[in-house]
Amino acid sequence: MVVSTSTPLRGRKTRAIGIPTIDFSSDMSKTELSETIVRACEEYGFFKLINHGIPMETIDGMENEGVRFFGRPGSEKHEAGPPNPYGYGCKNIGTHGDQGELEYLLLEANHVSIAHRSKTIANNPTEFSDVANCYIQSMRKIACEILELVADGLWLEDKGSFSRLLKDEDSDSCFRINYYPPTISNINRYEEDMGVLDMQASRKTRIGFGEHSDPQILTIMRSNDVGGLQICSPDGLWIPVNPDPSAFFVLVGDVFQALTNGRFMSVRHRVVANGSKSRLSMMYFGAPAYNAWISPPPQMVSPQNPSLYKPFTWGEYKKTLYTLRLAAHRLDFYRTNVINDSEL
Ligand SMILES: C=C1C[C@]23C[C@@]1(O)CC[C@H]2[C@@]12CC[C@H](O)[C@@](C)(C(=O)O1)[C@H]2[C@@H]3C(=O)O
Ligand SMILES: O=C(O)CCC(=O)C(=O)O
Ligand SMILES: [Fe+2]
Repeated sequence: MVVSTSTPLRGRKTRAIGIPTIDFSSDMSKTELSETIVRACEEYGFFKLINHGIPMETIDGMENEGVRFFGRPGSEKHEAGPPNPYGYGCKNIGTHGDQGELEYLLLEANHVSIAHRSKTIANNPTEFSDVANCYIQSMRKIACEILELVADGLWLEDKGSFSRLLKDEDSDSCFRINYYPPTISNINRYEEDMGVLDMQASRKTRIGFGEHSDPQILTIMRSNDVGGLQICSPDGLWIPVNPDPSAFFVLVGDVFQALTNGRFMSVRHRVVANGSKSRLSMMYFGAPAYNAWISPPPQMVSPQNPSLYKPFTWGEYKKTLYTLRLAAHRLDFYRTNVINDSEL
């Protein structure tokens, strides 16, 4: 079942719209469900997933490990850094000067790397590894289910066309925990309580995580009950996403856009850090293996829909993305010279 939830309008250049919601426990037929997911990916590159079936214990366990890590003294957290790009980072995103109001842990989503990294992350590395591996495995399962439903909804002959890329044992998927400290001070909070705080002014300058699209196939995001995430609508307006700790949010990434020959759009998004409480978000980025070729299945290309992008490997794309700033439109570098009717 799809329900539309209205999100309140905040500030100028944002607007309230219904964010597509997919319910895994609905009594819709598989065909209806897959077509609804395809529509959400085409129209927004984004949807909310409810009743996903992942036990709250798995989610809370991971969140608690995150809270424990970010609560450690700075000197201990820095032992897990600097990010290369994996590891602990603070404010610096990438290596080209992008900055955000956050701290983060970026990890490779595989057992060997997690076991190694956990030694600098937690006092009990085995516990951290077990919890993180369980969470990551659950995210991969959900991501593969979504990718198989999408293949179904696109009427592809090979239902594993997309999910196979994540099931590959060399998949380059990664996992990120972002921690945004509160940005409203006690003085602000007093002013807020008294109704004299200029919220617009205090909110304006705080970029938690700057505008970008995720480069991978898809992202499964979950946060605590503190908001801040905004997605960019097809007409360029920023839409605040209400937080929902019981749900996941699914974001189409650049590689999914290329794999669907532009039928899906990777969603531009950002985090505005404007809370009096800290936001903790956890992202699973589902990626192919380094040597996997990214090109659409034959059914997605025709004389009416010629290839929009040159084939590339994920490794090649990843190299390019680390030479660019956060906000770059990376996929444009791989465009063929085809001009669509819509661009004429
Ligand atoms: C500035 C950068 C950070 C980033 C790599 C990049 O050069 C451009 C893309 C960024 C991004 C955004 C989504 C994910 O959070 C991320 C891990 C990714 O794969 O691409 C980050 C990269 C990062 O923080 O290392
Ligand atoms: O922290 C969030 O809620 C989203 C962050 C994000 O977009 C990212 O890490 O790629
Ligand atoms: Fe992102």
